[in-house]
Amino acid sequence: MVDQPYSAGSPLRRLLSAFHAFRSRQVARREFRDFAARFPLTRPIARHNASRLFDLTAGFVYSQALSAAVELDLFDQMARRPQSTADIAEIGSMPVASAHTLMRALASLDLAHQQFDGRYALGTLGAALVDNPGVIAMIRHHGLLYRDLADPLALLRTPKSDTELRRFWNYRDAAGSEDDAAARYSDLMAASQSFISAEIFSAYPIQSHSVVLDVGGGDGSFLLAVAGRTAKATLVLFDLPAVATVARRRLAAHPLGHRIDVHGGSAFCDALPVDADLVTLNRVLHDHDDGDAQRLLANLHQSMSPGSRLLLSEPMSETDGTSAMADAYFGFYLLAMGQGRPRSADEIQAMLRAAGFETIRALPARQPLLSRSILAIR
Ligand SMILES: C[S@@+](CC[C@H](N)C(=O)[O-])C[C@H]1O[C@@H](n2cnc3c(N)ncnc32)[C@H](O)[C@@H]1O
Repeated sequence: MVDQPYSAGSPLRRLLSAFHAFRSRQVARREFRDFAARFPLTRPIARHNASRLFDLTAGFVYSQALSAAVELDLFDQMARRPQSTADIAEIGSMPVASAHTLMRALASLDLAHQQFDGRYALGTLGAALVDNPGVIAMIRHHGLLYRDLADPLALLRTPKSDTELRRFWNYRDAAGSEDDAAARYSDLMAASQSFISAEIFSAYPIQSHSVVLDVGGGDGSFLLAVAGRTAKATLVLFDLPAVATVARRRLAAHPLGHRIDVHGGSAFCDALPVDADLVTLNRVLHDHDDGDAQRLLANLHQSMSPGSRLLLSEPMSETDGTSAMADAYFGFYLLAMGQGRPRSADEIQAMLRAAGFETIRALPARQPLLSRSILAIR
């Protein structure tokens, strides 16, 4: 968690740092930026960087335009048939001029596309939101997060404050009861689980195991996906009592639900309910502060049999090409939630080693933006 001292690192890393520092000093000079914007060889880079900087500056506005469209169900509406500005004004109970502003914004962001007849159809990104409940649930959920982030310095200075996100996640305090928080929470997790499980299946042959225990398994969405891939394996879910109650109710209504046995308890201290040859831990570790996360891994190690495997999957920090997702997005999300932090694959491997696991390896990821996996053998 502590940054490397400046003197650490290989000569190559030091050289790269020196180059970055030199480049930043140049870009920090207004005369250099003016020159780079004029000079033909640097002009494309200058424009690209100016556009990236503007996107960062305006990102909240883009997100809010998207949020308005999701609230009005516009992507489904446009999927049914192209909509005129007057249609949108009626759908949204807003003046035609506002509908025009909204649709121009969506078109500029490739969420909508204005046709030859002036009506709006789906844009490429808008089309990707149709029949995509995971992303839609996230967009809706971000209303809470953005209210918590309205004053980012206050959040950074008082990390464990009483945020909306912290209240949303208060299912932890609802031990034993099936309350709204646990159900709302599991809706959100279930909606985003489909793209996570596809990623995990591409990284590891889960169907080769005979007893799979999903620790922190939420409402069972992941194990249902496993059930769809293997008819033989015994599947067991373990989660906090309030969440286990929600899982039991939801699984009872699913055709494959009878395949999954549900147990309530805490993975920090309780013995695991079954001797599994594969324990999965999806998107659980990053929710916990270091002390609790280490305690959880140590408890898993203690409860697992020699030779059994732990497959840990979550978005990981310091991953090439996706660090904005893990470090910026999850970093601030978990800050607002009041606990946990994204960790790098190296940090997680070190924690697994400290918990007693000896053979540990990171698995190649197809889409590391969503999740990466680490396999540890007990
Ligand atoms: C972010 S959710 C992930 C749920 C699911 N694995 C998924 O990927 O959709 C974290 C899960 O860990 C569970 N959890 C948190 N602390 C726990 C504990 N001490 N023991 C068991 N489960 C816990 C939560 O109830 C929740 O279901």
